[in-house]
Amino acid sequence: MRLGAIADDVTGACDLAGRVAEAGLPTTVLLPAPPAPGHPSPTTEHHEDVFAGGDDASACAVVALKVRTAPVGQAVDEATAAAQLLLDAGASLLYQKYCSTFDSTPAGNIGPIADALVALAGADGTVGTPATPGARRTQYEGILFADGVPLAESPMRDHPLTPMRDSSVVRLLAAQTAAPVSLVPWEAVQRGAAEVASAIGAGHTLVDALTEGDLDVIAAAILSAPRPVVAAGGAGVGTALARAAVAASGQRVDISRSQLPEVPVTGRLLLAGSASAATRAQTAAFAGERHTLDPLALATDDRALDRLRDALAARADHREPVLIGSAPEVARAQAELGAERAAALIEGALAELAAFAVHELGYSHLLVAGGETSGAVTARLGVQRLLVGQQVAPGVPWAVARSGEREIALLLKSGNFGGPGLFTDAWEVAP
Ligand SMILES: Nc1ncnc2c1ncn2[C@@H]1O[C@H](COP(=O)(O)OP(=O)(O)OP(=O)(O)O)[C@@H](O)[C@H]1O
Ligand SMILES: O=C(O)[C@@H](O)C(=O)CO
Repeated sequence: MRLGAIADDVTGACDLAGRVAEAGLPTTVLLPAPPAPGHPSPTTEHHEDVFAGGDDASACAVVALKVRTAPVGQAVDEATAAAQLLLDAGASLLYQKYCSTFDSTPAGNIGPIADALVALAGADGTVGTPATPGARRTQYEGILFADGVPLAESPMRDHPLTPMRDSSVVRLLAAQTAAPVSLVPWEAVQRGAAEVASAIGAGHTLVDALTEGDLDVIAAAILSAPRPVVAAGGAGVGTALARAAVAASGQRVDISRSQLPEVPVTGRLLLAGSASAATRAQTAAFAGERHTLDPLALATDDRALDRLRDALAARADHREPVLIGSAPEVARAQAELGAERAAALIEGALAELAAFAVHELGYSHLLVAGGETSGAVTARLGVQRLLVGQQVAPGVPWAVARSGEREIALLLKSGNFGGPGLFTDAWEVAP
């Protein structure tokens, strides 16, 4: 199987790639250049060798986009270009990777991207689920649970960009597409892959899942579906598809032996633009030097960013991790600046600080929290490909990347992933 995944943000891409690689399938993450003025589609020509592992081997390639909250037209264009790249490279199954908390707005972009991929692949519809039990996301009767509580009662209720106020993924998706949306309930999953495959209709099928075993049933149903489908979901279904591919080929690549190139430590920087509960806990538990990025200060004080650059440059030991995090108070900045401008100011400043640290101060290791934030940072650093290594926590792998002439280690962490000690412990297993 050649699994060609399109992820709507870069931490989602790393989440999927880290788990799929750990399941034993060779995996690459590609980051197309962001759209340039007059050229709305991402440039992808520079990506040769899209699938790792040789021409006949089973493999996975994940294209990391930054389209979760982009205008619908742009999101569809970029996802279509990415899917075309994957199909041209020989993908046998397309995978739409969205967030395990179904992050989106009523306009999209999960539904519009799903419709576009189905049309491009000549498929009947999408089949999948956001459920990712390894991240404590489950789906029952079409209701998505995060850490055991319905989505709309979880901290995702107050996400700065995609507040999730409904827990029914069936309703959420139906609001974003004209195609039919149907549910395969958990009881049908218990009866096995043939039952699930026979329940797949035209349009988008969401399947309940509580366990990895349920995901294996869904993967088997996708692979035996009577008509071509696009697979879709959080990282859970993708990982189950990887397990199925490895079992079928008998070829398991051991990620612990596929060493990443070693990156000598010359500086360690944590950039946290995520306001998610896990990132807040990690920030609270971090005992080292820290600085706060206040969007209101960035909007009104030209020197605010320079002061942070100066503080970084003045550090006595760059190898001691330093944290620059967005202010915890979201509502005030959004009321005064608007959500989009506040986010753009923070993302822009963190991206500038990443470039300053890497290219002016020679920093080697960056840990970035948050998908939007990571997308802004990798775009500013001109990162085009990630070599994915071992996971620090489920869905959180270290990676090695090239930025200009520099080889750097990057850990791009989904906002809600990792335990409280991650900002301190992650360095111990860094490449
Ligand atoms: N204090 C704040 N005020 C306004 N916006 C903020 C504030 N802190 C963070 N943000 C914005 O909120 C957004 C958080 O999204 P991001 O994707 O980076 O994190 P996340 O949603 O927690 O992570 P993930 O998408 O990986 O789950 C960013 O655009 C960031 O700039
Ligand atoms: O699925 C998830 O929760 C993550 O991979 C993600 O998409 C974070 O942005």
